[in-house]
Amino acid sequence: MSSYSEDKVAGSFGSFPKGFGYGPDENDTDTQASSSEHKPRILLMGLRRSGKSSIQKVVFHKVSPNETLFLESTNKIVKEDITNCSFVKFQVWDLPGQIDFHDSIYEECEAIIFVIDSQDEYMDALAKLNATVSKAHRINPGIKFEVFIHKVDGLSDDHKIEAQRDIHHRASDNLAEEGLENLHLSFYLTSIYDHSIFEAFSKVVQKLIPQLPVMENLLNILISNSGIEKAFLFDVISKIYIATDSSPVDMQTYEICCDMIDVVIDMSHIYGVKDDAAFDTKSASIIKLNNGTVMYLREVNRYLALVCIMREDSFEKQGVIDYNFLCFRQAIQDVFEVKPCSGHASMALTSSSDFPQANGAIK
Ligand SMILES: Nc1nc2c(ncn2[C@@H]2O[C@H](COP(=O)(O)OP(=O)(O)OP(=O)(O)O)[C@@H](O)[C@H]2O)c(=O)[nH]1
Repeated sequence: MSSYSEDKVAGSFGSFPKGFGYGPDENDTDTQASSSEHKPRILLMGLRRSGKSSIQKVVFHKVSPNETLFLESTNKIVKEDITNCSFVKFQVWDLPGQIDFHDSIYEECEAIIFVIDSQDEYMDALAKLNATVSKAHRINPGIKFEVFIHKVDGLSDDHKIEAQRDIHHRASDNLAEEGLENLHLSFYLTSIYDHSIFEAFSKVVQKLIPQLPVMENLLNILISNSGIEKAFLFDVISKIYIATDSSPVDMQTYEICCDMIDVVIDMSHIYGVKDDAAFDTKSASIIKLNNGTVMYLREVNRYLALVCIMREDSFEKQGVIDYNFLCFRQAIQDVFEVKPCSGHASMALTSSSDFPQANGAIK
């Protein structure tokens, strides 16, 4: 599996001038320099040792959390280009803590993730958050502010809630003093030691996808017509989910779906015919759990997978589900004008051609 390019600015973002780019882009190499200025950008900010580089490594490089223990302090901006392996194209810039940046850094930026170490004294971090938010908002009022209350693995459940309440309260008070009481900050409890960091990143990325309501709606239609309980549309490599149906997300369900993707990728790498790609459009996987639940994964394209959870008896109508899935996939491709994937990928755990023929329309 190839990794994300670091310190590199490349690619284009298709027909979405202020939004995200989608899908494989054949012209990446031609447009590297020219498009670099326009790539939607998320800034990772916060004090030193708050965990910014660790977040970037764990989410986008598959580094295991323990390996971040001895990461060296970042002393220059590390630009991560989420383009080559991902459906959603954007940049994440990891900014060294405690450095004041030139105003222009906020001009082209879509969102700021401000990381606060919840295991440390956070008054300095709150002061820095306040200064950053008021400055960035003044320069670019369109920026979204996302606060990661990070390293919560070290806190008890009560402490987590208390930390969130306290930080929220103080941050809002500080902004109100600056006359910015209407500015919205979103707060997330995160840790690299569980899936919370992936979930939080998913929500940040989703806010920046203009087509999110359409995707949510398509997922709602799919699940209600197929007897599915929950469905996620995953960016396979990062395990960020770029959309889900409108029923609430339960952390355990999300975790088990992430695990399924890991299993499928690992199996593809072991048994796949090519070693650089895990999927093709016929790839699918079915996992039956011992509690009467079935998990079903289907590839939407080289970068995206649909992962669904349903009761075993609903899966008896697999033909209907497969037919509905094909309609769903077509609709997603229409929404994003995704080019069909090149089809050179490796293994299909279960080929869609093995599925019973779906006869008739959606139930
Ligand atoms: N317990 C715990 N430790 C974490 C978590 N995230 C990061 N860390 C640890 O925090 C320390 C600092 O992490 P870095 O990623 O280097 O922090 P940074 O914000 O990039 O620091 P600078 O580069 O100095 O700005 C490392 O030892 C990480 O292992 C987390 O979720 N939980």
